[in-house]
Amino acid sequence: MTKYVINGGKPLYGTVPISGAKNAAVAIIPATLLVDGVCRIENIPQISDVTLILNILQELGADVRTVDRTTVDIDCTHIHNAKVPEELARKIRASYYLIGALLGRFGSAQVPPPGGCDLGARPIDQHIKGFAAMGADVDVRGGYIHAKARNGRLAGTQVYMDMVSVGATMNIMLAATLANGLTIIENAAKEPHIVDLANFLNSMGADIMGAGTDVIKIRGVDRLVGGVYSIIPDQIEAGTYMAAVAATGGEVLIKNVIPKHLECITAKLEEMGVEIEERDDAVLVRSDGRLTRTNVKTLPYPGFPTDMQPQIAADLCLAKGTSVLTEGVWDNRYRYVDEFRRMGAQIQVDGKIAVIEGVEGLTGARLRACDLRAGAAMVIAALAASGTSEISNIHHIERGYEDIVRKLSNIGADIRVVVTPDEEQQTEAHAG
Ligand SMILES: CC(=O)N[C@H]1[C@@H](OP(=O)(O)OP(=O)(O)OC[C@H]2O[C@@H](n3ccc(=O)[nH]c3=O)[C@H](O)[C@@H]2O)O[C@H](CO)[C@@H](O)[C@@H]1O
Ligand SMILES: C=C(OP(=O)(O)O)C(=O)O
Repeated sequence: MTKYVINGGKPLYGTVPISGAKNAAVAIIPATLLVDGVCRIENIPQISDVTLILNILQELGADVRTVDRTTVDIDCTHIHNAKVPEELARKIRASYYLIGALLGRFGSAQVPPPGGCDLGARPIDQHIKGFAAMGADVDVRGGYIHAKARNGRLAGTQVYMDMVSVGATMNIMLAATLANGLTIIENAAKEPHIVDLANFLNSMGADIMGAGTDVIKIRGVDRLVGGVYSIIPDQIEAGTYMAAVAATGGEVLIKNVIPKHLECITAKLEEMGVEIEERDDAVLVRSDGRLTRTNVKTLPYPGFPTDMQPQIAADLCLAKGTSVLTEGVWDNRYRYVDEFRRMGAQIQVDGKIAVIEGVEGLTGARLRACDLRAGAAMVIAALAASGTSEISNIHHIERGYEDIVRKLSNIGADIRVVVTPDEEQQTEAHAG
């Protein structure tokens, strides 16, 4: 078993560079299926979700070449296969983007239901509703979602989303890019990665307007052509380091960010007593580690992001006073709470609400990451705690954080990766 061992209680000082955004990269990579010619994608994060989605494209027949550590050339021109391999696709959420991209490219797609973090029910009915409105027959059989455009090519239409969905908004954008006529998505999601996907597609010849607002208009074009595109910085990775400095105290320059994308996080941390200075493409975060209570509710962008909920919870556990945390997006995003309690945190959960009574300090413990952001939150709690913590199941964390151990070590954290073969057997026996 591979785990992180963290000796906590050390303030963080220095500079952390932020990588490309996971949730933009995992949509833009499938979007290359729509393009004739080579797409050069820069600022690709080195995370396991990206490796997986690139592997899926290769299995489909794409030519994927690594240019340097953060740049890949992808050429999907010669793909003729619209059936996605089951084993890889089930490991990540973003495999759902292959439905929209393959439908757009070939008029048909066979994709297994997606995986991703276990946050309660994660239906994709709004994606399917959009594809059906555009003239596709969609059904699930034999472990696959089968989608087929009745007339060979999708037709533009108006799609009203019953709820704000990041995945459905981007998937319908993908499907509509090469469709016949105009598609209008109403009640669209507005996250930075939605704008990034639209910018990528437009830079390759698409005609998309309104991304970043709740009405997106996509006028179908006949073809996209290759080009060069650089992925935006990861808002959530940046927010995670901001939350870490808040908890441990210290002063860290978090660079290669778009400060505007961080405002929803900055505002909450400032309420808690953290000093944040915005620079052009960086934020300087300063904390004496003494935090004040606040209330947080997660909402679609520009609200406070659900993907930062566990990390801010780590901060609230150490804040003076009682805080109320409300999860406004997912049914079950508090599975980390039992692990926090092992460190001495005082948290009561009732449905989507967590009441957190701040404590003087947390103490190191053996912890198990249960999903990506919960794992990141455990790292923050362990960095701030007194004593030693061990975090297992770190594959969850590595889905979304490039080089987290090196980045934290460079700013003074005492964190290392430890591999223990004996425990691996025990864990496997336990899981089986
Ligand atoms: C790969 C990726 O980008 N993942 C992100 C994406 O997930 P994902 O795209 O899965 O999340 P959505 O924005 O679609 O989900 C938002 C809410 O809508 C509901 N819903 C969604 C679609 C649907 O067809 N039916 C339905 O009921 C969901 O159950 C949830 O309650 O956005 C989430 C919300 O910001 C983030 O937590 C995830 O990190
Ligand atoms: C929930 C997340 O990811 P995914 O949708 O890929 O599981 C996340 O990034 O926090």
